[in-house]
Amino acid sequence: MIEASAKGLVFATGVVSYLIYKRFEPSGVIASLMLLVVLPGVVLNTVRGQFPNIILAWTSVYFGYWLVLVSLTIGYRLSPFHPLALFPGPTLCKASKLWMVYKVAQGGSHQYHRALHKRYGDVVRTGPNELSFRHEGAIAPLYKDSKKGPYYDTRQTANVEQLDGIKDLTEYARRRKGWNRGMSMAALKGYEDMLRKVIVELTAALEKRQDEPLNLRLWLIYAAFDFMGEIVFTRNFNSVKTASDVTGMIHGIDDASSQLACIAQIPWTMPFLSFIQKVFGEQGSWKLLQKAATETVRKRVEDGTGKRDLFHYIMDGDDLEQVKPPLEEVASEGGLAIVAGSDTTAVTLSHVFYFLLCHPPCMERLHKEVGSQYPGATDTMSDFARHADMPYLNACVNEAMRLYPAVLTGSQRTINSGQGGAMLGPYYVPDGTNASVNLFSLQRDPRHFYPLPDEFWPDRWLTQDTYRLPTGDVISKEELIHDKSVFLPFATGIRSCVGKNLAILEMRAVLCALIQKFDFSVAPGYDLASWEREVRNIFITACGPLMVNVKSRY
Ligand code: HEM
Repeated sequence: MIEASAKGLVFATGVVSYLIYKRFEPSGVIASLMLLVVLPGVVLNTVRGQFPNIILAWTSVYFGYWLVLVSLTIGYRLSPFHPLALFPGPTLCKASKLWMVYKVAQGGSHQYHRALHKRYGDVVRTGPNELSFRHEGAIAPLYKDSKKGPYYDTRQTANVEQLDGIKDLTEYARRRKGWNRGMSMAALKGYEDMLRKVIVELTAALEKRQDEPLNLRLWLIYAAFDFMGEIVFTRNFNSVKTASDVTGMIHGIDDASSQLACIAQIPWTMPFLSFIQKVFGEQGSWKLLQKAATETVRKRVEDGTGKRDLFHYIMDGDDLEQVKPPLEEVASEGGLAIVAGSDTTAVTLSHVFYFLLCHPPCMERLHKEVGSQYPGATDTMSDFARHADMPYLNACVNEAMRLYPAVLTGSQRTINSGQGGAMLGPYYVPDGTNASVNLFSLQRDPRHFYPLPDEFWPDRWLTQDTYRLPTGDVISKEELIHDKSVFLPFATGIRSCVGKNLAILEMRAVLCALIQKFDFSVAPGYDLASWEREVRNIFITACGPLMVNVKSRY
């Protein structure tokens, strides 16, 4: 018979441990080992004599201790005493982030978030300490100067924080300088020839494959990836030329992002995973990605700083700063540029093509606009600035990004501590709460985009007195709701996308060149509707194939 004193000791230690977790939130490997393993071990040693055998002693003490800890944690999260108790949401979300890990692993977390907003309203408790907003009032207070949330704790390359993971704003400002220079108008002008080179390679490659169905999604990734190789490191990855993932990085990014998206839901596991990696060595796609990025950086450094690529600006090749950034830092930023700049543009372009294939009249109208700007086979890249003056082209890109922003569920921020909380629109949100504005829900909200909020209808972006709907009905501009203030595919505030202008330059140019050159049709046997079904939110967006046939127009 186990004595009451043993049960009491296990219970009391579990309570103490819970209070320590609640007050100090320790997440390091040592602290966690002490609290989760050593402390119950000490209890076990004390009460061991009260158990008939060691196995029963072990299981009773450890299981009992952990049960107390977990029950108190979940009990508090679900209780009316929790600071977020008044916010609605599913019990599983309130109890633990593990539910969201499951949803993210399934891929459709953007759909899940949207369904939650439809059910619970403009604010939903999506985690024990996390809120999701579908309210325009949350945008300015949240993104103006709040810190990045724990979601970004995963943003490290070889122990150096990447730009997008830095929480300290002074350090962030120092690191962003080089990026800003590398994305200035003058720098972008310098990248135009590199973009032209890749687009010429892409059109040539597609032209050669006119007799076979091809996965346009893949070709767009190859091109975006090659382009980033050119502008970041002055290196052609040759993915388009070889029609393959030569470096293995494209596959690595997808794999690593799938894993990171889950881990980022429970970033406190990071120290354990890093510890395991240190002990057993890095595995799989992580290792591959890291190795390929390091190798690329090494080659770029060997080549010197004469080339005015993004690497040049980030490593302060113009000697504008008193102290040059350390190489590991520059290498980490180079890796980030490749990841952040390739998949985002490629997936957005894929969405544009998907929607154009779904709406042949839109494809034809875009083709007409390109033809009117560049008759016949006139070079669409003779002046990149002209793309900005093509309303329908830009409407198509914007409309695709409205329906499928590349970062589907928006960026997480933490309400700065010590300021007594914040008002996010009409909602008071306590200090330390993690929150994000859910773009996939907000940008499809009929209160902000109407009519056809869920449909691809580029006309809404055009300035007109009347609008003809696809049904043939006509509405006046007064009937149109078009609230650009909630259109945030590149985020907003000080931490918004540094590559926005480059991305827009690239997407317009690729689209213009391909639409001018080719007729696109859905490949026989390919189920176009599968495209949207296979969109997965892994922070960046993962997609299935987009199978098309191309036919040269001239
Ligand atoms: C359609 C294309 C793109 C979209 C929709 C997009 C979207 C975004 C968004 C929403 C963020 C904020 C993420 C957050 O707060 O977590 C972001 C950040 C970032 N993007 Fe982009 N992006 C695109 C293309 C690019 C390109 C071409 C680059 C060039 C390298 C780039 C580089 C970055 C970087 C470095 C950050 C981190 C900025 C920071 O934390 O200061 N992006 N992007």
